Amino acid sequence: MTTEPTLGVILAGGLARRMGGGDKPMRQIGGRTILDHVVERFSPQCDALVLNANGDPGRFAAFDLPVVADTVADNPGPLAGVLAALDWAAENRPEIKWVVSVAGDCPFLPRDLVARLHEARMRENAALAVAASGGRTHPVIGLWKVALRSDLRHALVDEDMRKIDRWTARYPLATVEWPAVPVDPFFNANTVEDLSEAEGLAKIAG
Ligand SMILES: Nc1nc2c(ncn2[C@@H]2O[C@H](COP(=O)(O)OP(=O)(O)OP(=O)(O)O)[C@@H](O)[C@H]2O)c(=O)[nH]1
Repeated sequence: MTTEPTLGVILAGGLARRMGGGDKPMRQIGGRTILDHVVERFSPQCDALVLNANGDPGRFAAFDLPVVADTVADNPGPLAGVLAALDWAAENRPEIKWVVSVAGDCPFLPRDLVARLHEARMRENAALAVAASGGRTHPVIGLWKVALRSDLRHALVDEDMRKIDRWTARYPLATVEWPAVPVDPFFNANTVEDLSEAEGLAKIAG
């Protein structure tokens, strides 16, 4: 249940170098792709959902989601995926003023992610909100205001902004903490070893 219409974006535009390339979200955990896990947890929290990925969108056809590519070239990092989603919302769903981003390699996302991010940014009168667990923030998991899309484009294109934290530091930012036990909801699979660890975690994740 969201407080305001919200577009969800699953970021899958990275190069997965630590896993030897390919699409991390298409790797399997517990007999299903990580993307299946992400969609199952995230989709009910959003009013619309898109997948941010580059290259042939046909490889994700089974998910029946709009696939939105980066509009800034050369894989400049996750902010490019956030910008693509903010632009998609403005152009396709003008009634939606907020976007929540998640990483496509996080199979155990909280089921109250969107609600708690909104709650915190309203309580703190912030323009943005970011998720944290175990005392660490997860800059790619956040709530973004569609109205900031021109600022973000300017930062990415003209200032060569790469680090999410450097950009969010310009705005009032709420941080929302989730418990990291028994399973860190922001565990992400970067390596083949992480995939084996995730097999065990999947058995205890709520
Ligand atoms: N759209 C977009 N998303 C990106 C880009 N780089 C990383 N991401 C996404 O940001 C999130 C975190 O990415 P990382 O795990 O740090 O990077 P990665 O490229 O996926 O993996 P490594 O190459 O192993 O670092 C993931 O959801 C990625 O798909 C990019 O250039 N464009």
